[in-house]
Amino acid sequence: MRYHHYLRTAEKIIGEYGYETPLPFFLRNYYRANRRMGSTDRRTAGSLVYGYFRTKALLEHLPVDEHLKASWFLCHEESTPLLAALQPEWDQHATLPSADKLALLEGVYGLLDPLRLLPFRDHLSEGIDAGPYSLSMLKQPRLFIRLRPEKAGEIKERLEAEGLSFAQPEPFCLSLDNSSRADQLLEAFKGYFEIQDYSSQLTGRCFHPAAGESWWDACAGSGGKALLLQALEPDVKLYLSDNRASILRNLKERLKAAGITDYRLQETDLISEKPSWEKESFDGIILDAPCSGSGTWGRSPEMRAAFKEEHIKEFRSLQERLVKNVLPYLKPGSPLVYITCSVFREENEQLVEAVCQAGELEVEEQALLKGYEYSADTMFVARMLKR
Ligand SMILES: C[S@@+](CC[C@H](N)C(=O)[O-])C[C@H]1O[C@@H](n2cnc3c(N)ncnc32)[C@H](O)[C@@H]1O
Repeated sequence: MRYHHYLRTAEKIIGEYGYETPLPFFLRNYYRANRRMGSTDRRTAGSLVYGYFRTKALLEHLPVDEHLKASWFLCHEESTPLLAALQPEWDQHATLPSADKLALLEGVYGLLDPLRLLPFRDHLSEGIDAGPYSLSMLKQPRLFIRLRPEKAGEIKERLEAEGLSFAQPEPFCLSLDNSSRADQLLEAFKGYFEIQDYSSQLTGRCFHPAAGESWWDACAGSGGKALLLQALEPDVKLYLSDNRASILRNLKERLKAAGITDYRLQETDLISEKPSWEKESFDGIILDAPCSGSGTWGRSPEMRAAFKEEHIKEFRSLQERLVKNVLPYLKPGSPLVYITCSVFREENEQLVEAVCQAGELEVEEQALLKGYEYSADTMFVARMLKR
């Protein structure tokens, strides 16, 4: 039967996945190599695989096919043909809240403590509410887009015309179902919107740039924070660096699409080299640091399955060195905006405490952006001023 076949395909994919590449790339290659899989086959197998990783810490003691069915039940909020065929008595309860579904599964499998869904709970940042946070791991966060005001009205009209429903948590932020292909639908508006998680957008509240200032985005990646900074204050001179050439190429394309031409950009590994704009001292530095990414594991649950506790220490050490190495380029009295997408205190409030104790920085504001409360990533941001 077709649905048993989906379970076997998902089991095969899980068996072959070795965590070396992100799951979306691995799945794409798997589908390419198995061209007979149609779009429904891909969608169903992919969703089973994601559900498996989402619930691995909770259900991995079960046989894989049981695990796959139970995770499908927990991770889908509506009745589905797959569950109706394979486990109709659960499918009738597809719309129940997660806690009730867990109670129902406990009747079959014994105690299932949702706190096991929490990643490395002894390390969680202060203020994370373990109950709701653990249950949020069962759901993929929503898709968020940031709009440029000039075309915000037209973009919303386009989405409405395509029948895509959206919420609007902020005047220029839209929240959509995570399966919507908004980027493809909005191709004609390239440069007038950015796919950017809501918590990531909220980090901008700590930037406070002023016209004429020079800012350095020291771990610019593909430019999410730099583009946000520029949207907040178009008259900021942007300096951008990252240690990965490939991501900088991507960044250049995004800057071009957004019509930003006046910037300086270079590939720099800030652990082993100095940027060549040595004489500059900046009015602001953004350090969106490499981190565990634990605040985004709702989107990439396979990362959580591959993560080891000792990695937290390694990231913390890297983050401290990066703060130390960018600090000489900051003007006294100016802000270092430190950002992570981590839920671990070692990378967040404890890092801030440690770098401030070193004497050159003082905290002006810091916040844990609890994305799990609004279906987004969880992030941390601190604005520290150089003494
Ligand atoms: C969290 S990501 C940045 C995301 C980006 N700011 C955005 O908003 O799209 C962290 C970045 O730090 C970069 N990175 C890691 N180690 C680095 C190093 N030693 N020197 C410079 N950049 C580094 C990574 O390549 C990665 O792009």
